[in-house]
Amino acid sequence: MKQLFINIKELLQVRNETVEKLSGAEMKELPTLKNAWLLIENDKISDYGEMNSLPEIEADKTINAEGKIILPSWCDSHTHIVYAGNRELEFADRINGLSYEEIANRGGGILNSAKTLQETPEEQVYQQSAKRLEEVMKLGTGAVEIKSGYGLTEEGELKMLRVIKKLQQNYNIPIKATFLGAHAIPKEYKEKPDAYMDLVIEKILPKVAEENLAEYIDIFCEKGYFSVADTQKLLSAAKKFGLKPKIHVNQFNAIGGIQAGIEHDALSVDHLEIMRPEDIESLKGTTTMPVALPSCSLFLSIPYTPAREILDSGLPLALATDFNPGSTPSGNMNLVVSLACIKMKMTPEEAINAATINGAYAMELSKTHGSITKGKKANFILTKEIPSYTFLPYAFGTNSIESVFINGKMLE
Ligand SMILES: N=CN[C@@H](CCC(=O)O)C(=O)O
Ligand SMILES: [Zn+2]
Repeated sequence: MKQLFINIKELLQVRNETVEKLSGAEMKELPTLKNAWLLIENDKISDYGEMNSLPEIEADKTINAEGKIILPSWCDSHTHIVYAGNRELEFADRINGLSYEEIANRGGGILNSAKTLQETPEEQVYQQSAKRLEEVMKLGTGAVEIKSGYGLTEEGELKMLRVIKKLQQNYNIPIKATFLGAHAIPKEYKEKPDAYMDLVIEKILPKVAEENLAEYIDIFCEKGYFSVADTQKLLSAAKKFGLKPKIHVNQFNAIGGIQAGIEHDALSVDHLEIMRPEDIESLKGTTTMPVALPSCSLFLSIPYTPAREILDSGLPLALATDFNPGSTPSGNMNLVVSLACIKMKMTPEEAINAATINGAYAMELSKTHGSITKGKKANFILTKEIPSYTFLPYAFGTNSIESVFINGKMLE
């Protein structure tokens, strides 16, 4: 099946050669073709060019994209899409003056979601999560990472990971699974947190690996959650099972999580709202992708990741949603890109690069996703008629997407 898009106002993120990731000043450039055509063959990008050099092509379908922009679909490398229920009552508590920390200390927060998850049958968790996945796909997400971390028991964590596996089987976008058993210390382990780490490392992790339920390992390295020593121990244990780290660090406090991640060749270090000069320094010359989650900052009213400092020191940066019931009940990558521009002073070019090719890197997908490149998967967004690509982050809250294509097929 050959589909030809013609008269495309602008085709974004066109890379003739596959790039793994973009860093520093490279992120300022977003290669585009104006007045372009794009040929899709079955599920892949087959060719593209400018309209004045359109060869004769016998297509099964020709789509006139006049006035519209095409860009690769968003690569959302950090989500907690699999969960049960919601936490809107805590949202109201925060409006009435309680902090995220105070809510967590009262047994709310992650432990609240863990209780709900444990009480909800697997099929219902699947149905609720599938609905959220479909919602974000319609918003332009074409590859996603999903974490466990609301189980906090062997049964609960395996339930979550099995739900992720079922999503992988039933949806045709790449879904990367991450084991986040070390997300919070369950109430029963409050006085003996080391025993919970032992459970995660000695009991749950080997099962996760044995059943091949996750590719990545995560931990919430934060005061009141898990220490740097816990992080070191878990990442070393996970390495033996071939699980690569993608970790939660520097959300509220900088305690050395970045350095622990780097020591273990983390694929990504995520959150980074609180960054010391030495944290930026440590990331230089590594293969670890820093990941910012601006909708979490918006929702919790916490600082935004200092993107300018990160980029101006030559580092790469990816953007993701952090979709979860507590700190970010939104999986909208369009909003993330807008917030990156508005609140983090990233240029539209930097933000689009961060949400496509660098997001793909943070899921080890840069060879197949994240850019308009021959041979890559035909996962892309066709916008409505808009004046320019800068309009996308500028018109925050407006849905500028006309349709989304996954593996060459338009989402219904
Ligand atoms: N910070 C840790 N985990 C999630 C929030 C979890 C929750 O509040 O349910 C995050 O990335 O923001
Ligand atoms: Zn998270």
